[in-house]
Amino acid sequence: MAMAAPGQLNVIESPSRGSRSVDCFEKLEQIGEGTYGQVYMAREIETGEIVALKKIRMDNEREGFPITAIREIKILKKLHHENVIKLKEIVTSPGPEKDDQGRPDGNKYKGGIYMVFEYMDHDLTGLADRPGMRFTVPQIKCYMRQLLTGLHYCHVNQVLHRDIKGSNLLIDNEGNLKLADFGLARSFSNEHNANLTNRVITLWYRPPELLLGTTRYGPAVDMWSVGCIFAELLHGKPIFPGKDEPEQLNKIFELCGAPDEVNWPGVQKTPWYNQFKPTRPMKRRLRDVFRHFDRHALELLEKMLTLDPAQRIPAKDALDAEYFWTDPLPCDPKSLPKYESSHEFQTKKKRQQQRQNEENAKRLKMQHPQQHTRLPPIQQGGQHAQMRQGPSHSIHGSQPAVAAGPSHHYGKPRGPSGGPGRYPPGGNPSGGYNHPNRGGQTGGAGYGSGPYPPQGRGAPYGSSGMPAGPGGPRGGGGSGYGVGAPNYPQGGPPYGGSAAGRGSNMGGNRNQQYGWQQ
Ligand SMILES: Nc1ncnc2c1ncn2[C@@H]1O[C@H](COP(=O)(O)OP(=O)(O)OP(=O)(O)O)[C@@H](O)[C@H]1O
Repeated sequence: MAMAAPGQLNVIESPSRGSRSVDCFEKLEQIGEGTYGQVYMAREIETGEIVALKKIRMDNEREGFPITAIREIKILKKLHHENVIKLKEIVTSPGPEKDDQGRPDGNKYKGGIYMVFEYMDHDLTGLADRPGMRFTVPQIKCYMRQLLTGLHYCHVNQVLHRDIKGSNLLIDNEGNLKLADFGLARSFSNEHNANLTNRVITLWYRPPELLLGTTRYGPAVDMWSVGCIFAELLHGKPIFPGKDEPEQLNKIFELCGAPDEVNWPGVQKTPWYNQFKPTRPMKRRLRDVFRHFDRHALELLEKMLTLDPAQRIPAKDALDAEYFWTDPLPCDPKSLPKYESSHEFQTKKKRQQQRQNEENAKRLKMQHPQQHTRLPPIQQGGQHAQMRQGPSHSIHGSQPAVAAGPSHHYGKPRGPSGGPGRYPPGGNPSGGYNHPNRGGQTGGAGYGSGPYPPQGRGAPYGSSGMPAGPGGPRGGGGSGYGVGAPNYPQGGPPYGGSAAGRGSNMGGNRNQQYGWQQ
């Protein structure tokens, strides 16, 4: 059996044939936990090269090799572009998998299969979550241009990504941005408009045509997601944090207006239009809500967040937009600052640990409140003295600074002097960011990944049971575009109902803090 040379892509028909062993790599640390497997930072023993190993989850042996992995491998095999992640090879582990302590890891599959990728230092969500992170305009333009260039390449090669979101945009310390996670991607043909599933794209980034049940679609679905990311970069937090499909549509209509046969010819023929059509008139408010954005940014955003997919701007035209050709110009990726590695998985883990620490401290405080206040001064050393000072100086005070506790995510603006807050001051006429030549961080555009949206995978309609009953959009009950960031004009009452999605445990705090629900 021929074995692929190191670094040579050995993904021919059967990905496990002729592959090297995973033992050629030393796992360094886990950097991702996706729906379909863990991702590790690893070092190739022979060359010392740092790579990312994505383990293909084989939990359900009977279903065979996962279709998402097959798709991802097949598609990445044909895509070669500087803004698309490079799949280097496939490696296998021959025997039963072991966990870090050498115990069987419960995976019934006899061996493991890993995809070896070039290593990227950050994903956009993890990077944005760094304390005090504020992107400058040239930086946002630089990332957006690379995102569009990579996506244009995919579309020209007749590949739809179908899961564009911050954690799938990888960034290295040279400032390069690459599209990753092609597990939901698929080929399409311009000639043959096949029926495709509409159960794709993570909810917050899912376009209205998919939410209305369309199964014939094209590259425009990815462009909607790009618009959501763009607005998020400028605005400082996700703009459509719906908790289920009906609420997602409602949030879209609140901002982009209700669809009708004038602004979206044919919308009434979409499969679920009657269930989800707005029950009251809704005007497009994008220009009003985001009036503080730079004029060219707003112009481009309008074209991306166009309801009718046929009128939505394609990646190629977006690259020609004035926004990218007027001052301040996109910066050279190499000129961007280098940051310590940050992946969504790690920042999430740190946040969880921080929360746990705070809860422990609170619990301890509640268990012994009297005791502490009554302690005579001489006894107030060590832990007890620290506990009296509350969580921030508690026994956990020696914790390393967290990447982003809840207060980092949706933290209030921390003053105009460019503190660690990521929200630009409300009245900033430059749209909340700085001209790069003016230096400093004060004008950095905000970005916050927010809690984690429901995935575009699995059973996406689990929470709502969509399509909803004939009574129209369900859930939420609120009507306002209630995502009030500190510098964000409130459009109505916040949504009622509970926080949902992957990060509901985190969202709760923030929602209470700022009076909106996911
Ligand atoms: N090449 C890479 N270099 C560095 N980090 C990576 C790389 N590939 C993936 N990651 C990290 O692992 C995370 C999960 O990877 P990926 O999205 O490919 O897995 P997935 O199982 O499809 O995840 P999800 O279900 O979230 O879409 C990414 O968000 C990123 O932080």
